[in-house]
Amino acid sequence: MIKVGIVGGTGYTGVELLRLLAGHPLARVTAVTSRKEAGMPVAEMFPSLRGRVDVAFSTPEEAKLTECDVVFFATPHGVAMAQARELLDAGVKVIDLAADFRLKDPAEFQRWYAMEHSCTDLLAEAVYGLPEVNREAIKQARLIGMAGCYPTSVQLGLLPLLEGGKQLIDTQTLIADCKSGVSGAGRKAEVGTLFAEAGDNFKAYGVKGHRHSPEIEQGLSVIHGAPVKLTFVPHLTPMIRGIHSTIYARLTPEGRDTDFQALFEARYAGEAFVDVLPAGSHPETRSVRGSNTARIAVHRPGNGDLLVILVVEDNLVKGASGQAVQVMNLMFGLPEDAGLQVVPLLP
Ligand SMILES: NC(=O)C1=CN([C@@H]2O[C@H](COP(=O)(O)OP(=O)(O)OC[C@H]3O[C@@H](n4cnc5c(N)ncnc54)[C@H](OP(=O)(O)O)[C@@H]3O)[C@@H](O)[C@H]2O)C=CC1
Ligand SMILES: CC(=O)N[C@@H](CCC(=O)OP(=O)(O)O)C(=O)O
Repeated sequence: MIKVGIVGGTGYTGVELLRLLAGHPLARVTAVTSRKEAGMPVAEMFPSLRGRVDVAFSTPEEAKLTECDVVFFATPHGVAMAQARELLDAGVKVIDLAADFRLKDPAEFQRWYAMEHSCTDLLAEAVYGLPEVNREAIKQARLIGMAGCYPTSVQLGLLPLLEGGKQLIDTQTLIADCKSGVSGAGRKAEVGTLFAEAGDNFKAYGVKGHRHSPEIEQGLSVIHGAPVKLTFVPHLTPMIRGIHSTIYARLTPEGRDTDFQALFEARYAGEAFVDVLPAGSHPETRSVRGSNTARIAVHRPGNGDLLVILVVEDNLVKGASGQAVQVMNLMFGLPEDAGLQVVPLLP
C-alpha cells in the first residue's frame, strides 16, 4: 500500500483526491491537512466519505508527511515550493496541483504569480504532469508540477496536430475559447462565485492575460519543438464541474489533405483517458462528470481550412485530482488506471 499525504484536504481538489483514493486498491491516505479544520474527522466534514475515509485533518506541522511515500499539494500557489525540499530530502515524492513547478522560467513564474520562486533548482528538476505527453519522464520523477485544468484540455486537443514538429496547422494563430464550471475557482468564499452572481450568468474573464496562457504556450512549444502562439479566452459558466474548450486552428496547405479523424483516433488509441468521439460529435461536459476521461471531437466545417477541436473534461478530475492520481500510479509503477475506473455521473 502506498502511503499518501494530502496538504489542503478541505478544498475541492483535496476532497476530490480523498474521494478517488478511497476507491484506490493500492494506496491509502494516512495524513491530510487543514489549518482551519485540524482535529475534525474527514468523514464528519464530508459525509459522502463516511465509512470510506478514517483519518482526521491535522495541521501541516502536525501531519506526519515525511512518513508518507507521496504527498499531494492541493493548496494555493506558493505553498508546495516552501515544503517540497524537506519532503524530497526525506525520500517522499511530491505532486503539486498548483503552479509552483509548471512554468520553467522563474521570471515568467514571478510575472504571473506575483511571487519569487524560492527553489529554482527543484523547478528545473520538476516534470510536467501531463501523462499523454510526458509518461516516461513521469515514471522516473520524484517531483511533479501538475498541468492546470484549462491547459490539460487545450494541450490534449492540439497534441496530435503539433507533436514531432508536424506542419499541419498555423502554429502562430491558434485560439482556445474555453468555459469552466465554478468549482474551478476553488472552495474559498468569493463574491464572484456566489450562486446569485455566477448562476444564470455567463461571462469571459482574463482576456487581457490569464496565467494559463504562458503555461499552454510553454507546453505546446515543447510538444511541437518550436514556439507556438495561442490566444486563450476563459469563461465562467453557471455549472459546477466541467471544462469545455473550443479550439480553432487554421490549416496549412500541407495540412489540407489530412484525415484528422483518423489522425486523432490513431494518436489516442492506446490512451485510457482520452476518448476520440465519432466524426460529427459534440461532446458534453456532463459526459465526463466525475470521471478521469477527456472526450474530443474534431470538426472541419464545410471542409474548409479551419479546424475546430472540441474537448471536454471534468476540471476536478482529468483537470486536477484524477490526473494527479494517474501520475502517482505512473511514479509507483502501478496500473495507470488504478482507482480511476469511475464511470461518469449522469445527469
Ligand atoms: N479547482 C480546480 O478546478 C483546480 C485547481 N487547481 C489548483 O489546485 C490547488 C487547490 O485548488 P482548490 O482545491 O480549488 O483550492 P481550495 O481553495 O478549494 O482549497 C485550498 C486548500 O488549501 C489549504 N490551504 C490554503 N492555504 C494553505 C497554506 N498556506 N498552507 C497549507 N494549506 C493551505 C486550505 O485549507 P486550510 O486553509 O484549512 O489549510 C484548503 O484545503 C490550487 O493551486 C489550484 O490552482 C488545479 C486544477 C484545477
Ligand atoms: C473558473 C476559474 O476561476 N478557474 C480558475 C482556474 C482553475 C485553477 O485552479 O487553476 P490551475 O489549474 O492553475 O490550478 C481561474 O481561471 O483562475
